Amino acid sequence: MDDSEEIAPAVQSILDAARERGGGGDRVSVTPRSLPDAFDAVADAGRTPVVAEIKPTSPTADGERTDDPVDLAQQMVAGGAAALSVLTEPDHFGGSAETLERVREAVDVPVLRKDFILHEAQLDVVEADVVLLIVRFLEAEGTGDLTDLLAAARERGFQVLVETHTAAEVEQAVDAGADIIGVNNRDLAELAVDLGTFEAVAPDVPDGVTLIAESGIQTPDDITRMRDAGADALLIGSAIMDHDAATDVEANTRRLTGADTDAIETTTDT
Ligand SMILES: O=C(O)c1ccccc1NCC(=O)[C@H](O)[C@H](O)COP(=O)(O)O
Repeated sequence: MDDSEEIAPAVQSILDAARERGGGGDRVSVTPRSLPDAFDAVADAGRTPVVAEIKPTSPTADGERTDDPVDLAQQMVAGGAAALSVLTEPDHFGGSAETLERVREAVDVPVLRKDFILHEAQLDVVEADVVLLIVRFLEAEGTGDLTDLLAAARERGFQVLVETHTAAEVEQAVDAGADIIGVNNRDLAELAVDLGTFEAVAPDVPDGVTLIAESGIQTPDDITRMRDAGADALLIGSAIMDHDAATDVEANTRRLTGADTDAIETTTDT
């Protein structure tokens, strides 16, 4: 990201906090649960591959959910989620590494660590199956290089979701060797959401890459729209967490995965 680029104050604050955060201690080494395999298994079972996100709050949420994240995770899996995303960013999203650790122990689906990782030491915080690297936030002063961070994450065993928002960022992700790419419908400069972003950018993602549509997906019609545009899977937070009304997370997930009430195996310990 060009340091002179205008971005929303909330995002600037997220980035400032991320720059300040250090890493963990010992180098993480993980044997990951395969994200593409989890998507294939769910699709083969006739459900929509959804990564359901545990996001207690966010700069754009109207409230906060204080339910136990492990309960939420189990409800999401019972509702047919193929994988989970857990915010570990503490200052703006109410997340923590400890939450991710507890959730990953309680479920057997792949778990994405959703955070704003800017340098290598920040990979050594907690075991996860997938970590997120956001193209837009890398390559500015004081951050790591995308290619180097991708390699560093893989050396630790992580799968890597490389998040993009434009065709140029997709090109950067592909050049860096990404094999799982997300297109975020939320513009992190303005925080506006437009599902047309995925439709515009998806054609630039090469075949063979696992492609995830992120943000702003609320309804089964939105899912059809993203799947028709080429999404292998959907990353959904707000519509499942329903921060202001605190509705039933399992039902919210089921509505979006198309899961039958009795067809889903519930969670097991790993
Ligand atoms: O969700 C936010 O308000 C937000 C604000 C600033 C930077 C990032 C933000 N979200 C990160 C995400 O990528 C979303 O949590 C994720 O894609 C799910 O989106 P949604 O289904 O719209 O909650």
